[in-house]
Parts: sequence; structure tokens; C-alpha cells
Amino acid sequence: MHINLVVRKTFTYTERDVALYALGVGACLKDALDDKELKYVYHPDHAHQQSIQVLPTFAALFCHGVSSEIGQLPSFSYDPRLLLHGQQYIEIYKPLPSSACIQNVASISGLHDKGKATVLEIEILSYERESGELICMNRMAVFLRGLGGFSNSAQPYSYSKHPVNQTSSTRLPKSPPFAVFEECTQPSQALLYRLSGDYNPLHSDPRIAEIAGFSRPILHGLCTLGFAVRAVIKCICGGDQNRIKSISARFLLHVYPGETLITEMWLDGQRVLYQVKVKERSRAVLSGFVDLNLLNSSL
Ligand SMILES: CCC/C=C/C(=O)SCCNC(=O)CCNC(=O)[C@H](O)C(C)(C)COP(=O)([O-])OP(=O)([O-])OC[C@H]1O[C@@H](n2cnc3c(N)ncnc32)[C@H](O)[C@@H]1OP(=O)([O-])[O-]
Repeated sequence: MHINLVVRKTFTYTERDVALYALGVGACLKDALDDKELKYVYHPDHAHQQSIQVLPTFAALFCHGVSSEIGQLPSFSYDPRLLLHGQQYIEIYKPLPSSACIQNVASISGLHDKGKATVLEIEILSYERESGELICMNRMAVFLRGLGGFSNSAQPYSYSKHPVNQTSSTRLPKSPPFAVFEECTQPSQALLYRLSGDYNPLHSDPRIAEIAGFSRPILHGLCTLGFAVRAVIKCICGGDQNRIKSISARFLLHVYPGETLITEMWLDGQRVLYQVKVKERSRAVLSGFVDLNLLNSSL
């Protein structure tokens, strides 16, 4: 069965949004002089048309607005306070410009009855409006707690129009990681990250967080992902963000702002397998893989 539903929406951003996002995912958090990260928040030569660089995970912001419009349709009525971000898959086709007007085209790419929950997958194709060029693709899986059990439990409903290996959970090697990067998030991290466009009160309002089952507001999944991919860029890509070709992530457990993230990375050819753990609770919170462009790629 194909669920034929398409939402189109434009997203315009400037260098200020790019810098604010970078700060939200921890760029220069440890060191404001970091020469591998300052380029995401500042460029000395702005007057000469030079511009700041864009983290590849900025592409995930193109989902804002489009996904909530799809999720608000009557056939998917659910309690938005119980929604959790389950997975994210991003393909980058060219380096993201430092400012642009993006035309997003979103459609439902998967729907799965998990009994206690429904997993809704939304695919967003993003075109640069001026050139018409496709610059990236996002596929997000939203875990709708309390909305499952709508199909025969002996044969639960499951529809997907993409290969499952792009988003399923990642099997990590038993060997010690190739690289490990540790970084502490700030207690105000979610309050800063939300200014990039995800204003869900789960991340800022203690009362809503409690209704959702958490002792306090939790960090946006995409913020944790931003920290993880920055770790890969720093430790594996020598600081070159344009080596990131695609990113796959599964959110395993919530993160509280202020917790310490430990990103472990393993190399498998052009693929980096990674896992993020919260140091204070010794729990894995995120895992997935990042595929890299070859060093001599034309990017
Ligand atoms: C969206 C925009 C708004 C943003 C909000 C945020 O940032 S929120 C902050 C960021 N997000 C977070 O903090 C969320 C962190 N993650 C969690 O809290 C938990 O992983 C969970 C509640 C999502 C699921 O836990 P659980 O114990 O209830 O689940 P289980 O292990 O019993 O499996 C049941 C079935 O579901 C499958 N499945 C499992 N996990 C996922 C997944 N992630 N994804 C997709 N599917 C998943 C699993 O394969 C199984 O299917 P199968 O194999 O039977 O066909």
C-alpha cells in the first residue's frame, strides 16, 4: 500500500541561523578558539563574500514544520506530548550553502504498527529554490507512544518505501573503538538548541516533560546527533565537514541537558559506526553510522 500524501513548504535561513545552530550542537563549547570549529560560527572576511561553513546536520532542520504538518492530519491523531524522535537518516548531495531558500517536499515513507506504539516515517526532499538543485534528503522516524495496535497483532501492519538497512539498529564491533570523544552538554543546551526551530515544550517545560514520563525536560534527539557528528568530523575527518555523505541514527534513550556524551567510533572502510553513551548513567543513548565521501571526491 502507498500512502499518497505530499506537503510542500519553504525554509529560508541566513548565516545567523547557521551559527546559532552550530552553537546549539556544541561547536566551540569547550574552546572558543578551536580552529576546526570557529568556521561554523564566525568568518573574519564576511565583507568579501566569504562565508561561514555549515555543519551537515544542519540539513535536519529542514524537517521542521513539514513533519508537524504531516503528523497533524486527522488520520494520525495522537497525543503530541508522547511523541519521541526515533530515527533520522540524512543524505547530503552537496555542501549546504551558508544562506538559502529551500523548497521542501515531504511525504510519508513508512508506517509501522508496533503494538504499544506506531512508527511513522517521513521523507523530506530539499531543493535549493534558486537553482532547483536537490541538496539533501532527510528521513525521520517518529515514535508515537500510545498509538499502536490498529492492525492484526498476528501480522502487524508495516509499510516502507525505502531499504530497511538505512535506519535499522546498527550492530557495533566488539573491538575497542578507533576513536573516543567526550563532551559535556550544558544544563541550558536544549534552551539554546530550541532557538533553531524545534519549540516542542518537552525540551523546555518541566510540567510537559513530567506528563511525557521524564523527571525534567530532555534534550532534542537532533541536538545529541549534532554532537555525535561533530565528534566524527573532528576525530575522523580532520575537521572537514564536507566529507560527510550520509548519516544514520537511532535514538535509544533520552538525554538530560547537562549530561556528558561519550561518542565511540569504529572505522569500516568509508563507513564510521558510532555509539553515544551518557557517562553519568553509563547508558547508550544513540547509535548509527556515517558514510564518508572519498578524500579526492569533487565536493
Ligand atoms: C520528531 C521531532 C520531535 C523531536 C522530539 C525529540 O527530540 S524526543 C528526544 C529524542 N528521542 C528520544 O529520546 C527517544 C529515545 N528512545 C527511547 O526512549 C526508546 O528507544 C523508545 C521509547 C523510542 C522505544 O523503546 P521501547 O522500549 O518502547 O521499544 P522496544 O525496544 O520495546 O521496541 C518496540 C518496537 O519499536 C522499534 N523501535 C525501538 N526503538 C525504536 C526507535 N528509536 N525508532 C524506531 N523504532 C524503534 C523496535 O524495533 C521494535 O519493533 P520490532 O523489532 O518489534 O518490530
